[in-house]
Amino acid sequence: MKLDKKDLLLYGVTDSHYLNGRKLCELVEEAILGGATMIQIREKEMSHEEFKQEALEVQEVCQKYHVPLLINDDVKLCKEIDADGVHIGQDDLDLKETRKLLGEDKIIGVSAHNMKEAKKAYEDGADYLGVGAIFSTQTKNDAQDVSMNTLNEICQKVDIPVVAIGGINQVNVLEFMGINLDGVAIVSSIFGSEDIQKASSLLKDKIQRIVSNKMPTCLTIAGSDSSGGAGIQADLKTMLANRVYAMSVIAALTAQNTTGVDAIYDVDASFVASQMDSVFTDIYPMAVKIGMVSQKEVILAISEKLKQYHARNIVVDPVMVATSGAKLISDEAIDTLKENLFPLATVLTPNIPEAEVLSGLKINNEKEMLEAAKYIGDHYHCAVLLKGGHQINDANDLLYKEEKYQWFKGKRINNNNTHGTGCTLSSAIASYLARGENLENAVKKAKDYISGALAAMLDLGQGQGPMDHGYVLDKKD
Ligand SMILES: Cc1ncc(COP(=O)(O)OP(=O)(O)O)c(N)n1
Ligand SMILES: Cc1ncsc1CCOP(=O)(O)O
Ligand SMILES: [Mg+2]
Repeated sequence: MKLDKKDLLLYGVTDSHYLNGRKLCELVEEAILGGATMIQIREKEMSHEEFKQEALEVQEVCQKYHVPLLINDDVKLCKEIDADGVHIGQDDLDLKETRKLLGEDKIIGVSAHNMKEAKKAYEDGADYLGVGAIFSTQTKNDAQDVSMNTLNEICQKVDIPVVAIGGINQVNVLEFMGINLDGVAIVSSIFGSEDIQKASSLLKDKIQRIVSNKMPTCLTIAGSDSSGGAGIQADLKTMLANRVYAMSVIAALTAQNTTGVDAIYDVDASFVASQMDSVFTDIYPMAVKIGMVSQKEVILAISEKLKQYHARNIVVDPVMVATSGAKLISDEAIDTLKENLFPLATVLTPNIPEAEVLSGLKINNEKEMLEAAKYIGDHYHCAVLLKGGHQINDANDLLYKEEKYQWFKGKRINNNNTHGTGCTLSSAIASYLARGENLENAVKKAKDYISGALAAMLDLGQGQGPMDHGYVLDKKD
């Protein structure tokens, strides 16, 4: 039997510790009835004879439902009972030897923990890769940790199907949103569940949506701007214009318009946390933009939830200082941002006054921009996009990432209606990160987008007006 990659979608791996008086083949039947698309019999503590007996019983069930059965480790047993294939690890029989013994018709899956192992397995003729442990697991004592980034890179660069394995459950399975994998291999969240059929069915539904989803997803955590030019409203418009699915967690409400902020209504930290739970446990965001958050408790709640859900591609716009130079948030909140939120960021996007506060350095020219960006990036272990302007240059932004600098030259656009430019730039960067662009390309595309929004010369309100976030839609007329 040759592998159909759809069979990898929900790959159930057995463990007879969960038998509880039942037979292994009965548990496997429940998993298949719930939607398991492939089974691996993996029993580390059985004699060869016991393993063979169990494998034959499980094989009968798998054949009844036309679900492929693979044997863990034991290549000879696979041949002996004519199973559909084997799964071997880096310490098991060599892949080329295994292929020689089993021939071209059997499925051979190989474990990989890094790009080197993945490429070698591909070159030596593996049919699929099992990559993990992605999350922590009790099932395999000697499991090696594999990061989501490594999994993502393997999925992008190695041209055979990939399943993730290790600690995958009903909640964290959503974290695979945006990773181009073919399925998940699971032991305990299937066979350790009270209702194996129901657990399998729920997992199958989730992984099916993730594997077939083509729409990037993006979340903004920020304040609402009633006049729609900045904050949550600008972020949602920007994300839509840049073709991602946009979600929002409202961290504060403002009564404001183009002439200023009239009132602020804070949102409880616990309600911010609830909103994040609602989003992350249903539609997992592939990037997160964080805008103005001014309450210590709210910042702490956001940081905790970002860690709990292993959020990735986090763009933090550290809104702390108004263009006039006035501080917008308390020193206590700035300290909480620095300690708790910045270390989680992929990139920070300060303007010149904010970079001065964060670095403690005065910035009067481009050389001092380089020094401040380096100080902030090295201090918080993230990339920094230090936005120009403010009398230093037209709109040349500096990206500092891993000891390297890159300037992004901006076109001077004679438009005083710049309400919400910071929100717009950071949410456009988040959109492109969600679309899978690297940071450099995301910044370039975000700058192009904002230049277009300014150049559209929208002129609304009696103060500093908003930009035309939807200018890209005009191209469709
Ligand atoms: C689908 C899948 N992926 C990885 C493994 C792990 O195999 P291995 O590294 O050989 O470890 P053991 O399972 O033998 O302990 C797997 N079994 N299945
Ligand atoms: C076999 C294996 N290989 C890497 S992690 C793992 C165990 C997976 O089990 P669980 O799904 O219970 O974490
Ligand atoms: Mg093995």
